[in-house]
Amino acid sequence: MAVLVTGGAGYIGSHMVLALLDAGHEEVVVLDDLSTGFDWAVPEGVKLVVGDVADQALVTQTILQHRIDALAHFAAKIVVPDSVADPLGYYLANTVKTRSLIEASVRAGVRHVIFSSTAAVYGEPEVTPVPEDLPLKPINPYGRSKLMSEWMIADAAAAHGFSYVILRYFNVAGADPQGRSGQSTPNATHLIKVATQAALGQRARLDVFGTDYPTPDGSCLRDYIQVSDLAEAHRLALDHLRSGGESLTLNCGYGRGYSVLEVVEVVKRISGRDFEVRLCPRRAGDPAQIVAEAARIRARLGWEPRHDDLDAIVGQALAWEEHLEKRNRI
Ligand SMILES: NC(=O)c1ccc[n+]([C@@H]2O[C@H](COP(=O)([O-])OP(=O)(O)OC[C@H]3O[C@@H](n4cnc5c(N)ncnc54)[C@H](O)[C@@H]3O)[C@@H](O)[C@H]2O)c1
Ligand SMILES: O=c1ccn([C@@H]2O[C@H](COP(=O)(O)OP(=O)(O)O[C@H]3O[C@H](CO)[C@H](O)[C@H](O)[C@H]3O)[C@@H](O)[C@H]2O)c(=O)[nH]1
Repeated sequence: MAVLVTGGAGYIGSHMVLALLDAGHEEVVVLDDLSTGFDWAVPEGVKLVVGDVADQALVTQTILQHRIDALAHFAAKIVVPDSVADPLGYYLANTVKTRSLIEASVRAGVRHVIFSSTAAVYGEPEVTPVPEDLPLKPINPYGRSKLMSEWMIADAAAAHGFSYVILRYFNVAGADPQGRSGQSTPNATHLIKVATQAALGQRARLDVFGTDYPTPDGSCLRDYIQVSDLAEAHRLALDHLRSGGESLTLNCGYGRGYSVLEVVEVVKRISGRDFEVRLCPRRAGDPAQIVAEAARIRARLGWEPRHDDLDAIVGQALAWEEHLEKRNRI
């Protein structure tokens, strides 16, 4: 039995590969086109197949050659504003290519699918924290492209008899505590990444998008989940499916929100560096607050987060930025 991790050279996928290796899992194979991922993010000893998830001949050959029984599908385009500018590109990358991958996988005999979904499927939820069975009203093409994939996977599973776990990530942050991987995409837009870059002087300042939201300090609230905890949720999902567990859709978050201004304060305190913070108008498409109702994943997978600590998450993100800085100087 072996696992195929698409997007395993990227930020979250590379952490799942580490989680599988740390847990002593047998064979792990990565399929990645390296469009935003890095070959060096794939640990030594793990087979990296460079190619597109929509290349059905390559997918079929990889599954048969490595006796893949489970697919963890991370590969996607992930930038919300880009999805607004290029919706057809996002529906192709995230929905059409997922259809192709699932078709080839089912035909080649894959039994289990774990899918990277997003809190963006909820849109601007009227309740907080957000339970999984809330009506889904994504407000941008990125969220819609993922929701269509969720539906496709559920429909195909019912028709073709495979099982799946759909994981809806909230705001993923931090890095491997041992420093083996982290968020490496240049020009990333995620708050904690951008704020740590400002602290290290790589950016002139940090812009806070919106201070007039109906939240305690007027800035947006988000549920920041540490990336290794998230990877562990995938590993548990794999064990659940392989031991005959039923298909599930689960939020991945801690159930607690931090405001943008709170995050900025933590980054300044942990880094010991001050940096300019500019209070700006709202960014289009941002919900005021989105926090996970996080009980179901604990109950169904026995997931116990080990890194639910914003100070530690920011410390890991800073350490990873410093590592990248050194790497780029070489
Ligand atoms: N980062 C977040 O906060 C977040 C939140 C919610 C959901 N997600 C989801 O998690 C998944 C992983 O995101 P990430 O943050 O690690 O992004 P990432 O860009 O670091 O990783 C994506 C990986 O997929 C690869 N890839 C993209 N298109 C491909 C294709 N057609 N064929 C083969 N490989 C391809 C890229 O090269 C990259 O290595 C995505 O599905 C994303 O939608 C991320
Ligand atoms: O330079 C920045 C960057 C972000 N923000 C703010 O910080 C908050 C978090 O923004 P991120 O860009 O870090 O993350 P998002 O909440 O927009 O989106 C993330 O979480 C979503 C679910 O909540 C989806 O999963 C999506 O894929 C993922 O990128 C938002 O209020 C945003 O306006 C700033 O103020 N300044």
